[in-house]
Amino acid sequence: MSPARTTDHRLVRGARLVLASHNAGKLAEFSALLAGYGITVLSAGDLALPEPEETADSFTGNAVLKAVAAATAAGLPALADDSGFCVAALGGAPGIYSARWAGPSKDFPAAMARIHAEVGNTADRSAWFISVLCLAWPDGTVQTFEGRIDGQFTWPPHGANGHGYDPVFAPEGGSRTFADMTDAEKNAISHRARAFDLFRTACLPQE
Ligand SMILES: O=P(O)(O)OP(=O)(O)OP(=O)(O)OC[C@H]1O[C@@H](n2cnc3c(O)ncnc32)[C@H](O)[C@@H]1O
Ligand SMILES: [Mg+2]
Repeated sequence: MSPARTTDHRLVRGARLVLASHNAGKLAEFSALLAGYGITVLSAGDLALPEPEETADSFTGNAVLKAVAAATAAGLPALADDSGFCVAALGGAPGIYSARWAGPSKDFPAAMARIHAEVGNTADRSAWFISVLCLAWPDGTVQTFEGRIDGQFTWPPHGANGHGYDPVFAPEGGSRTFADMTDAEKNAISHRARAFDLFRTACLPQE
């Protein structure tokens, strides 16, 4: 028997948790955020889980779909993240299509250039990242948590850290992009970290 959870669906020390993501950048961020809770983390790749098609029309819908697929396949609690980069001048695009704008070859330079081209000279450079986390349990229970960070779409891309759209996003209050920041700086303020704070409070072992 796995000591995976208590009756109120909180992970306990010693629990195993599947990270239901195939994105190396997200997995690195989650590893840092999950350190110190005594949780054994397995990735979807470690378990050779398939990557489900993201057919929902919202971040929450896709996060639930990914977490439920992994929890069902692995028989373990699973944490998924559905996230995206949203640009005001583009009506919130690419949004839930952020990964698809980069295509199967994950060509983020091309996706960032497409945003730049479509934004053109529009004065409003507001942009934000959203992350919705879903913890799904093998018994069908799901818990979701949303985080957001506001800032600006910046051009040209800048910085060598991070992943995805990080080089073209500067959080409010500065001109440095996420890709200019250390992992710890990004993890202190990011959309994913904000969603993770809510997840931490509801679902991680309390000291
Ligand atoms: O679905 P999984 O397997 O988790 O991996 P994915 O890369 O397909 O992830 P999503 O479906 O959630 O798509 C999110 C997209 O938004 C981008 N994105 C999300 N969070 C980001 C962040 O913190 N920094 C930069 N880009 C980010 C990311 O690169 C993806 O292209
Ligand atoms: Mg995806």
